[in-house]
Amino acid sequence: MNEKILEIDNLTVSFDGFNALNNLNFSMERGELRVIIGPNGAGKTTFLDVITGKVKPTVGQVLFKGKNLRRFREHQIARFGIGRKFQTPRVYLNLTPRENLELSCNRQKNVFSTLLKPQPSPERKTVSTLLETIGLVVKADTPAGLLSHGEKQWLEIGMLLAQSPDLLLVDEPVAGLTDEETLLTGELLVSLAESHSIIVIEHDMEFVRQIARKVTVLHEGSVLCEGSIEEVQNDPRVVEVYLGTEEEEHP
Ligand SMILES: Nc1ncnc2c1ncn2[C@@H]1O[C@H](COP(=O)(O)OP(=O)(O)OP(=O)(O)O)[C@@H](O)[C@H]1O
Repeated sequence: MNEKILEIDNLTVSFDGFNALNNLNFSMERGELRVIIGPNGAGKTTFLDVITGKVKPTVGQVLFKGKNLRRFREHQIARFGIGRKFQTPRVYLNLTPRENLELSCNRQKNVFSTLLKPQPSPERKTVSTLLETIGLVVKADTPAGLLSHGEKQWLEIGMLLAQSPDLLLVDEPVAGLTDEETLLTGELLVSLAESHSIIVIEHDMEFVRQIARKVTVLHEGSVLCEGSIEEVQNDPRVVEVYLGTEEEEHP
């Protein structure tokens, strides 16, 4: 069944009369891994902000699993099943990956009681499964402050997964990562896409080539084009507004 997880109709977001998003239409099926690219200022961050409810549409609507998100606040939208991974990892550096994940698995409980009381076994199993998924079993009991930047990124992805989101929004996951960490992050996202719908915003074209099935190009707040990475890269409009700019910057 090809049910749409996200449908965005005629969306405009205005800041003091400037349209950061401009009559944008977008949809994605449940189970898709979609990569969004676009030059600086194209509206990518605003696009994520409006899906999570941080910013409200000026015109148009965002439907998540058929539900119009307009009247809901950010925390309510998160509870509907939308998890957002920001560019900079937001993990507790003085806690270990195991403790960070335990906290995420027990969001509704008090932080201190979570740390002091032993967890029941189903939660332990969830934490150990998450540690395996994100490749941090060996570092499970190392303070997160001692992890590499990539390992912190994976930990935050694990913390999002603890909330069992249907849709994961991931903003520039490989900025500042080593080549090996970038490759492993791609493998992690591709494997997560087997059981989640994922939107990744990314500038690193090699990484986009590694993970992308379908790419959406944003430009001046609207969708410029969509297609496979090959289709998009060969589209003269994209070469002009995006790849052309990149080539000029990195001859
Ligand atoms: N709160 C705001 N007030 C005014 N203008 C804003 C606001 N947020 C974003 N903009 C403008 O909207 C446009 C789109 O910004 P946005 O951050 O969404 O682009 P982006 O594609 O994420 O860019 P980058 O790749 O540089 O992060 C930009 O011109 C930006 O200056």
